[in-house]
Amino acid sequence: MPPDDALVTCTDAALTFGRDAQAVVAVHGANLTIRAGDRLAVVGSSGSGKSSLLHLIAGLEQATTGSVTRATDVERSDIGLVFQNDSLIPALNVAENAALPLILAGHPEKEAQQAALTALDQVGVRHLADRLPEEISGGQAQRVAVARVLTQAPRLILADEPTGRLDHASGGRVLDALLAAADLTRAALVVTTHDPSVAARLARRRTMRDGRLLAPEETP
Ligand SMILES: Nc1ncnc2c1ncn2[C@@H]1O[C@H](COP(=O)(O)OP(=O)(O)OP(=O)(O)O)[C@@H](O)[C@H]1O
Repeated sequence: MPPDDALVTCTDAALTFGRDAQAVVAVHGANLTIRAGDRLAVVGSSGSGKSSLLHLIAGLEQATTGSVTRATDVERSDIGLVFQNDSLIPALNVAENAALPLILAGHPEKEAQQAALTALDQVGVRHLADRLPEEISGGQAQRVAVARVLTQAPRLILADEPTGRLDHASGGRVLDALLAAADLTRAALVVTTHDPSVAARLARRRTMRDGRLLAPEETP
């Protein structure tokens, strides 16, 4: 049984792509519990399996062996995702992009727009509300993606290399926004990164190496 405050529990969870001679084991039997209030960095070099682990946690991929269990009261929609190259919809302006999860969930448009503006304000990009994605920087787009997750009031935020393509200063602002979003919504936060300075800002760190999630004591 997962512990009481566990949101998602990975038990010997493995993910293999392809078969036979072509098989690539992206994640070898990972054991990890994400609890309410967690601030976890998953650190590792390119190809070490960080994204694959995040996809397992998100339920975007099924474990090939082992299991990934969500607590009974955690729905897929309680998990908010921010990707490295977060694709805002080019034809929608920033406010419409941020409002999209609520619109898709059937909330009235006015309420969704208001929630989007509040979320944009909370991550410091409300002044960009009327712009199109092509008219804002990569770092600003990432903060809009964080605002979009905020409108969902998630219980768990998963961010896959959210600062990967950004310079140090804009990456720092995106991380500020993610941490603020997690605090505001009281969500747990898991961030994958290859950057030790990003990882240092989260309370808990685990390392992936060659598809293996190292035990806490093996994490530098
Ligand atoms: N859809 C897929 N099909 C086949 N192999 C895959 C697939 N996705 C990932 N892999 C392989 O799984 C391994 C882990 O990849 P993954 O993307 O999880 O690593 P990562 O640590 O997130 O890397 P990066 O930091 O470059 O994004 C790699 O060897 C990769 O080539």
